[in-house]
Amino acid sequence: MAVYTEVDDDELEAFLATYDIGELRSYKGIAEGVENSNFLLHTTAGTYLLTLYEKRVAPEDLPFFLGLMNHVASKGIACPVPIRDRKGEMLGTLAGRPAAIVSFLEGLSVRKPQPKHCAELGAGLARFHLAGADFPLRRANALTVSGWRPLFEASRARADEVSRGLAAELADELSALEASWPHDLPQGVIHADLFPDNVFFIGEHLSGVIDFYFACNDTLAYDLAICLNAWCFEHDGSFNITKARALTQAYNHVRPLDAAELAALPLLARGSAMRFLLTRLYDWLHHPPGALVKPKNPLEYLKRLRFHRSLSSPAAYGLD
Ligand SMILES: Nc1ncnc2c1ncn2[C@@H]1O[C@H](COP(=O)(O)OP(=O)(O)O)[C@@H](O)[C@H]1O
Ligand SMILES: N[C@@H](CCOP(=O)(O)O)C(=O)O
Repeated sequence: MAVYTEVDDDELEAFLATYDIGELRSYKGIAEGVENSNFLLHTTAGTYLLTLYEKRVAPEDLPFFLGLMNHVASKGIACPVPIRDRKGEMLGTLAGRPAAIVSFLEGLSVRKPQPKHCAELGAGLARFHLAGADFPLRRANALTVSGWRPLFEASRARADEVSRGLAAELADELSALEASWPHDLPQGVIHADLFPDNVFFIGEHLSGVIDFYFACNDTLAYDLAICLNAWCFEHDGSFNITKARALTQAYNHVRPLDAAELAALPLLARGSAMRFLLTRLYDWLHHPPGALVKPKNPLEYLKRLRFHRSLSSPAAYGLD
């Protein structure tokens, strides 16, 4: 369960008194999530989400994340809106942690996305990219190609405990990605973690996007490649081209991909599979016994990586 920092009632009341969001009626910790401590707040003015930022979020990045949510929300993207305190600040301190309150989003994430959900996602992602185009702050992606080798080296010696031959396969793959990674594709603000648990739907319609805490400036089509990996594979590891077609065509309709982006898509998808494989591998090998959050299976992403490596054209994703 993702409540790492407990908050006592008096501290919370004092914190809320610095905001103009009514009186606290009730609150509870939220079990989902991995990185931060989240609480649902019910006040006389409505429902809000309180986040205490834990160790893996660098405090200096918070103005980027909160500013981005504020910026894209002002352009019509359905996402949490940071609530300002009476002094106009979006960020405060609670229980010794940086803390923020954001608006609560209605909707539910889907466990088994269908093509309709993928189409909604594709259009929503493209709109998010367009909305972020004039966001003035910058944040480099620590988990792009240059960050993968240190991550790999931190797990390399024990990688074969997870699967025999994994260290050698990843070493080869990493060298190939480093040698061919595209650096001149259209850039912008990307979400970088748009997994099904971070997208809410009401019925088949996208009602909101959350968890902007990996957002950064990077290759726009890489965000689409992340979604291909996270949304278009079945639980048995097979690729679902119907979902991929729905995702990529809906994206392309709102923000047309240029020829270079299209051609690079299999490579970007390989890279994206590598990125999630490496963070999962690290967490798998390094999580303390009895940790609150169960690490995710890195090998799911090895299968995806191999699939993308076998492709030679973006037609496999439903794009010609
Ligand atoms: N603005 C919001 N509105 C409604 N629910 C939210 C909101 N933000 C977070 N949640 C809930 O909290 C959970 C954890 O949030 P998330 O940002 O994914 O945490 P973490 O960064 O720790 O992984 C989500 O799965 C969702 O249930
Ligand atoms: N989406 C990542 C892990 C990050 O978890 P989140 O709860 O912050 O989305 C993965 O699946 O490896």
